[in-house]
Amino acid sequence: MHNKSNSLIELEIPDAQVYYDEGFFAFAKAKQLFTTLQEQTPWRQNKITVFGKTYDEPRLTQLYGDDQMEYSYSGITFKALEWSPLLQSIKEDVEAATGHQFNICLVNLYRTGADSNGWHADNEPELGKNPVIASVSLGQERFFHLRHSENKEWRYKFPLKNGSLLLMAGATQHTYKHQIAKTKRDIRPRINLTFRKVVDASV
Ligand SMILES: O=C(O)CCC(=O)C(=O)O
Ligand SMILES: [Fe+2]
Repeated sequence: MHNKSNSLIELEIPDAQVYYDEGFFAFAKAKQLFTTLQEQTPWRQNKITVFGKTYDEPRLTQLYGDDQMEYSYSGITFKALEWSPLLQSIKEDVEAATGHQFNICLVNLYRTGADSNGWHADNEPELGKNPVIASVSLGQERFFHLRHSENKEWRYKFPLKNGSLLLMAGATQHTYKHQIAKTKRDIRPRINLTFRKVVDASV
């Protein structure tokens, strides 16, 4: 990794490249970003089809990116909205901290503990061979789970703090799956921004 930040530290996860900065945005700044994004984002409720049945995706989302770029996952195709000045500035902060450039950002809103993001890897072909994904967390702390695809003993779980930055790189999207699990705890909403780089929009 081209690490320009002193605060991103590599986590000890075998067969993966995962970096974390717990205090990427200070608490007050993170709080302000959360409030503005919650109010200003035109949230979408997508439908997902699993084994022929259609459900509401268990969170709200939106996609921002360069030049009306398109991005698909789980059969959902988005056309990216133009970067808002706020997201553009967050993107620049994330690029400066990671040394990577990004051209799309998927925004997730987890309204309650019933909202979640099931086990998956972000390995869509348009993200290239080894996708680099930078993930900013705002608001309610939620647990991030990682599990290795082959070695069942390699399972990790840690809280993503308000204002934190997580970076996944190298083979991580091939070797591990990740999730945000549901919880029965009565909790507040969380916003997550995942910055990605589409390398070939025609794939
Ligand atoms: O909410 C998170 O921290 C993870 C989001 C995620 O994995 C995704 O959008 O692909
Ligand atoms: Fe993901």
